[in-house]
Amino acid sequence: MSNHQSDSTVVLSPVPAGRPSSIGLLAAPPVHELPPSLAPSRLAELRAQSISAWFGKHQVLDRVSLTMPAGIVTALIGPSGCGKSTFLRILNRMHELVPSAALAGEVLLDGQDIYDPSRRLTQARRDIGMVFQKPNPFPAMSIKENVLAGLKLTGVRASSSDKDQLVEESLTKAGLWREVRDRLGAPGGGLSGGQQQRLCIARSLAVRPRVLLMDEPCSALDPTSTRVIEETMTELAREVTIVIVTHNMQQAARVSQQCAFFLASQGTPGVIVEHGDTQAMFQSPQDERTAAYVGGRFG
Ligand SMILES: Nc1ncnc2c1ncn2[C@@H]1O[C@H](COP(=O)(O)OP(=O)(O)OP(=O)(O)O)[C@@H](O)[C@H]1O
Repeated sequence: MSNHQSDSTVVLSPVPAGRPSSIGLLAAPPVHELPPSLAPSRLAELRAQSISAWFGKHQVLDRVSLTMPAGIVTALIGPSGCGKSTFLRILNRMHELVPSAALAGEVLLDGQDIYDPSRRLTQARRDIGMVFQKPNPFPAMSIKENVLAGLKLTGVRASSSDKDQLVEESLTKAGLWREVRDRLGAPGGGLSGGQQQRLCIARSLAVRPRVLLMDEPCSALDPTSTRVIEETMTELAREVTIVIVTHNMQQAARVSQQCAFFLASQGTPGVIVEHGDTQAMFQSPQDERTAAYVGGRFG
């Protein structure tokens, strides 16, 4: 494919102005029953095949392919502006929220294309959750309501005892339960920054995603909160496939088992220069540009 939009490019519909968020778009979701057993969700492999992306005429990714295996943490690293966040947002159909956004290629969740027109957008968003750089709980809602907010918005129905169990389960997995169990009715906005981020992780987990995308989740946090979130990630990777964008090389080395190095040199669209086992990439990178980046010589 060349550097312009090909016939196979999917031109995505712009989102109507004034809509607050992706979740806010889901006005009339189909109703799903919460499974009676609160068993962990099934692990899933996420595979991006030949992803190209544009904002208007500006191409920002060129035929990027990456398999993100089940049950491990994949870190996306690279200098500012090389398309890491765009790639991440394509993985759960958030790229299409930007007017003028376009993409080509496929994203397969256990072999099924999340962009297949017969698949519901709500299903992709339930299966593939997202945690952002800046914690974004609903500040006036209680801690409990924050955890359950995603259920309502994705149309999942649950009994009140199931909800109580789900709140405890999600907060425990997010490493926050012990700190908040005595004040579940207190507003989410009253928590510290690190606690708010873990509340957002709990909110994502409550809809039982199979993949969790994290876009620089610790960049607004202090070192102690960062360490707690990193420990949480390591625990979660046993049951949710995790993909994290990070600028922090030490963090990538600590939390991920696989790493992908993105680069957009001299105005060209972003590509993956090298990917593979994190330790191997940090200790003996194959490409000299990777060596220069992980060695702190640029970016
Ligand atoms: N909403 C948008 N509209 C237009 N261009 C955009 C938009 N979002 C990102 N871009 C452009 O796409 C390119 C890739 O941006 P992206 O945020 O994906 O890079 P990144 O590697 O995540 O950067 P950073 O590490 O600084 O967050 C940049 O040139 C950026 O200016």
